[in-house]
Amino acid sequence: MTFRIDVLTIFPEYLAPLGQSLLGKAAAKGLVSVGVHDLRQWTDDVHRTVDDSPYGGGPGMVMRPEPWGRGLEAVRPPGTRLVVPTPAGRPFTQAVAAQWATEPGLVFACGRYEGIDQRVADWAAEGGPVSEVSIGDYVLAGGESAVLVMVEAVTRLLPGVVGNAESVEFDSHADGLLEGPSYTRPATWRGHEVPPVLLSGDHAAIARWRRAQSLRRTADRRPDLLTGLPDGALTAADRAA
Ligand SMILES: Nc1cc(-c2ccc3cc[nH]c3c2)n[nH]1
Repeated sequence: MTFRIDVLTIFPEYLAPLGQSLLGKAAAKGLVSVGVHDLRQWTDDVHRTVDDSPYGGGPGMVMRPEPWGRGLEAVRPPGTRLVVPTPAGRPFTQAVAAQWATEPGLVFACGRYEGIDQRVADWAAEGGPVSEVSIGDYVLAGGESAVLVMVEAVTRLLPGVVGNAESVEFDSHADGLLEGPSYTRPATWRGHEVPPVLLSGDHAAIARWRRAQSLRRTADRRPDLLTGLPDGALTAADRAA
């Protein structure tokens, strides 16, 4: 089943990387198909205007609803989730990416200026799910970078896209924790040793060590993830570690 992605933007060239590397191979395999659409094709004036002054005053410009309405009517398959990147959105997380990867596809609306007239998202919700999401607590100049991030996070979860399915299964955040450190040859490098347990061949000890490293790193770098874990996620051995 081909996962369909459509992106509406006033900077279509910004989304060119969507055809490269991981996504490129997936597209070549027919697992993903991507359409990038210039919003200005749905403007109705000779200047192809997409923005206007904000009602109520305030700095900057707001994206007009009409081009978005026409563009979404032309591009969005009925019932397909519309994703609107915004600093004011709900957090985009690995769990959200995993959920979206089970759907038939996504449509992304890339804002610029101070954002898109709110009525676009409100109207779009009449035709399917709408997710206003943030990729982090920092402010970008537009939604395009966020779309590149989210498309990569979602498409790598599609069956067949990442060669080694296990590497997806053991991602950071897959079990709610950060993944621990990784090592490869040489065993000693510039005076730094690989932890001996990893060379021991004792797979039970290696699994225990890796779990302990993951918990330690999570407690050190992202204690917030520990408070959000479901009951029973941490074993007695975890707590003793
Ligand atoms: N997480 C995050 C999203 C954004 C974002 C998304 C869309 C627009 C449109 C104009 N500025 C924008 C910023 N910044 N940070």
